[in-house]
Amino acid sequence: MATHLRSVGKKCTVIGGSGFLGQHMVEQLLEKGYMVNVFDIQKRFENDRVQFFLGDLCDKEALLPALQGVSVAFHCASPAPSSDNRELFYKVNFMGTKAVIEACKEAGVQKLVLTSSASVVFEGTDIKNGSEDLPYAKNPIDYYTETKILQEKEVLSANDPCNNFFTTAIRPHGIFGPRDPQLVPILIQAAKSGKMKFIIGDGKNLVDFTYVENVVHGHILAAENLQKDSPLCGKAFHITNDEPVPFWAFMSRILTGLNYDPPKYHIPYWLAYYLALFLSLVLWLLSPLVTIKPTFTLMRVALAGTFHYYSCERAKRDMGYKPVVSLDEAIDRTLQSYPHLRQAKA
Ligand SMILES: NC(=O)C1=CN([C@@H]2O[C@H](COP(=O)(O)OP(=O)(O)OC[C@H]3O[C@@H](n4cnc5c(N)ncnc54)[C@H](O)[C@@H]3O)[C@@H](O)[C@H]2O)C=CC1
Ligand SMILES: CC(C)=CCC[C@@H](C)[C@H]1CC[C@H]2C3=C(CC[C@]12C)[C@@]1(C)CCC(=O)C[C@@H]1CC3
Repeated sequence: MATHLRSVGKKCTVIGGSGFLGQHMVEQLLEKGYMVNVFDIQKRFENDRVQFFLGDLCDKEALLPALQGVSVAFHCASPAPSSDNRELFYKVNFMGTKAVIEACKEAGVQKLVLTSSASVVFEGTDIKNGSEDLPYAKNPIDYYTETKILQEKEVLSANDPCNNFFTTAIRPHGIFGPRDPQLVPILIQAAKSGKMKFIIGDGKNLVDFTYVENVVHGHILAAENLQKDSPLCGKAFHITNDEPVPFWAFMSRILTGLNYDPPKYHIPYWLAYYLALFLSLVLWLLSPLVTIKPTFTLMRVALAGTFHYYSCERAKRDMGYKPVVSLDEAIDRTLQSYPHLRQAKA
């Protein structure tokens, strides 16, 4: 049966629905005939077909009204990785997710789909075609990753078929597309300030960048296939474009597509890593006096200088996933969506 016919009359809530991924989720869910509630601490768009609930997800009582009569909750809220605030990550990603689970159970929501991250297994060393069976990172590089691990464990272990409550986690990697506040804007900002001159490593490291519509497609398939005795219950799934690409070729394509020069000099990965480590120590020492956000964090250097691409075979097998937008098309659409970041030609 066509996906949109199966979903008619279904009501869902997108927690974090004002965010980059969240807004794309809302758009596709509406297109597929879902009734959509959004729960978020901020309202970032207007849509008459959406019911908004403003609140902090750490507050179970605030969540409950947004979950009444809902069969699926998508949890895609998180503080931005760049906020680098340990307490906030712990409170929202871990404690807040416990509140989400409790609220779903109390409101009678049957399915909870978490947006996790493939970075839960990443420790700064190469991952080639990694499967979901890789162990969680023992030494996560940053607090964001540390709390995404705690969050994912919490959601997957809450799967409880006896009480008609089913959970699953989607692990996307490097989401990009129109309205992304992170990847393209940070890259262009770095280029503008003359920081994108160097390729970290030999430039051959393959990485997954995943178009936002493919990520949304994976979430909706997960919700529709999550049911009693399905292989999705309590399990995590990589969702990628299934087209790993050299990190620096991808960055260069975005830069040249917006009329910026691509980086051309090389710096060894180990040197960039220790420079970033040294910088993070200096900034930590200075933190009581001044807050500075570095462009080259340890995590970004690790992501830029290593292989990290993942197999999405499990999603193909268990939920019939296949990317709906190719990488080429995705890059073109993304470049067209940022006219304000395009540099005028000299
Ligand atoms: N952007 C990426 O490359 C990747 C993102 N992810 C995950 O995807 C999810 C969505 O990420 P993005 O859309 O990129 O982030 P985003 O920052 O655009 O959206 C997050 C949303 O969560 C909301 N939020 C934050 N704290 C909240 C709270 N306490 N209560 C209620 N709402 C709150 C924010 O207001 C925002 O609207 C996150 O869980 C992130 O960890 C995973 C892999 C890659
Ligand atoms: C080296 C440099 C400064 C490149 C500019 C682009 C980066 C800002 C992005 C390249 C890979 C991206 C990425 C994420 C954030 C933005 C980048 C570092 C995540 C850390 C976002 C949250 C996740 O769950 C994993 C992502 C991996 C890739």
